[in-house]
Amino acid sequence: SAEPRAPPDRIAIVGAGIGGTSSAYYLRKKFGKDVKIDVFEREEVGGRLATLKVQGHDYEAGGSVIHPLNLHMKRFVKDLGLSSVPVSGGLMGVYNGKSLVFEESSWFIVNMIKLVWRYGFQSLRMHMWVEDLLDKFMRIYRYQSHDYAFSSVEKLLFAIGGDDYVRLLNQTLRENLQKAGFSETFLNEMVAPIMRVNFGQSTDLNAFVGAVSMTAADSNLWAVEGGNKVVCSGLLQASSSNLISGSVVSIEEKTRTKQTGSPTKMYEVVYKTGSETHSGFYDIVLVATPLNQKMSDITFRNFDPPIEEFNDPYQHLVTTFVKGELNSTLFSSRPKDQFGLSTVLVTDDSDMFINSLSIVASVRDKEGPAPAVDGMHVWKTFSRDVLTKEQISKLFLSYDYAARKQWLPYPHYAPPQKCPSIILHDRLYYLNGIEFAASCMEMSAIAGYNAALLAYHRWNGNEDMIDQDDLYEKLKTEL
Ligand SMILES: Cc1cc2nc3c(=O)[nH]c(=O)nc-3n(C[C@H](O)[C@H](O)[C@H](O)COP(=O)(O)OP(=O)(O)OC[C@H]3O[C@@H](n4cnc5c(N)ncnc54)[C@H](O)[C@@H]3O)c2cc1C
Ligand SMILES: CC(C)=CCC/C(C)=C/CC/C(C)=C/CSC[C@H](N)C(=O)O
Repeated sequence: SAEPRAPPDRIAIVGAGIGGTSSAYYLRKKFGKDVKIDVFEREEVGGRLATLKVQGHDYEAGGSVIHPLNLHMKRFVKDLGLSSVPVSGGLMGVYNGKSLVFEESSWFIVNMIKLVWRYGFQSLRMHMWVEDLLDKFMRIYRYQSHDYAFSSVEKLLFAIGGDDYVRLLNQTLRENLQKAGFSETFLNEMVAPIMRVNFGQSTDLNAFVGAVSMTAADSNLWAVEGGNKVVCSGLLQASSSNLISGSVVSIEEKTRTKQTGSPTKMYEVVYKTGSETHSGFYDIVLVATPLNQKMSDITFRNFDPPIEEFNDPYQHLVTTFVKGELNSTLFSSRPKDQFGLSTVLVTDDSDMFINSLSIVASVRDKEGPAPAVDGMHVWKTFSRDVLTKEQISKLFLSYDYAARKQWLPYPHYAPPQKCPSIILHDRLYYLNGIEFAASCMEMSAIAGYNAALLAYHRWNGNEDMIDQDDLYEKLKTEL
């Protein structure tokens, strides 16, 4: 690689979610201590990682579970001196609108027999399908630790798993699994309910996000003690970034004369704090929020060629917490003291007004959910619409408390779909296009790292570190 040129003076990042804060962390590592990094946030640090108070205890209301092989999230927790807590969904059942078509058992062997009895060896084959994709997925960590960057999400996925991996983006999960010989019963009763709880959609989403969603059903999931959002504040602090509480309204490229006397192209970032409007000039800008009118509303002024518009829809989702006693007779005729499930998933044809229901632990409960008091647990439901009082009363025999948060949590997946560009302009980068492959904390962290590496290599003219062919073969022999 060429000798690095002098680092940029100022970098702006729009959004202090996990994408923005992880890019701040890696930008600091790459560009060194002298660059000034401003992170703009119009709401709370953490973005879609947020907690909600239920009777004095905090619960994850947005991004909640992390996979044991999500190595960036693991590394952040370690580097920042944070602790993790195990997350277990307890025993799970699948409701089809009439009865529970599947109920997990706490005995491993009983579970296996139940699965084989109903679905043959499809569950095992599904496990192998996911393992194979996850195995390849792990290559991204090696590429990034060797500093390689990618200029598009498709190129990143191609480097991980070749054409087969890119094809996952253009195919629905259902098409992919049907071709692989999975039965309709298994798709409807096992796969679709998992897609519904994780991504609010059925098996019509792309096969890549489908695989990510299946891994979220693995065991040994975890979360960050105190709330996943503390990773974001930790990364901001560790990167010595300057947090600006304001809403970015526009970005425009302008020529400025720097102290060195030379005219330089910079980006003017205009932002609002309360009723006041301010602006600042930056060498590099990273946009770490979905560029969707409803979500960020940033105008790109006078760009030639114009910055493309992204109008792909995000879904609606409501997270509702209820401290109450479940009306288990809605799902099963068993006496309520024998209803042992802590998670209820639903099939597409169940006609249920919720996507899922599960007992949750607070962000400080290391031992899992607190034992029931008077039969009451804290339950979390996901639903497309706000639950009415009647609907809550249908789900619960009695309840003490209910609280909710509304989200535009992730894209509506409609394959085949092109992922939005990462390079919007010379030194203007966009992280959230990766959500159209799959939206989760780790993917945003991967996008944050990639954007930092891309910005660094493009700044220094290190073309040989971007979009390299045969990376897997090249790095096979390197330690
Ligand atoms: C209910 C729910 C459940 C989820 N469950 C999981 C899960 O279990 N596991 C998992 O891995 N993922 C989960 N996810 C997804 C995960 O939370 C997201 O993919 C991830 O947090 C996105 O991070 P981000 O930084 O890319 O975006 P965000 O977190 O959305 O960050 C963008 C930030 O930019 C700010 N912003 C927007 N516009 C402007 C502007 N104009 N000026 C200044 N600031 C601006 C926003 O306020 C926001 O804070 C879930 C999401 C939701 C909502
Ligand atoms: C990127 C890889 C390989 C794995 C990530 C797996 C993962 C943890 C995905 C999360 C997907 C997601 C958006 C889940 C939302 S709901 C989560 C949970 N079931 C809950 O009830 O809160």
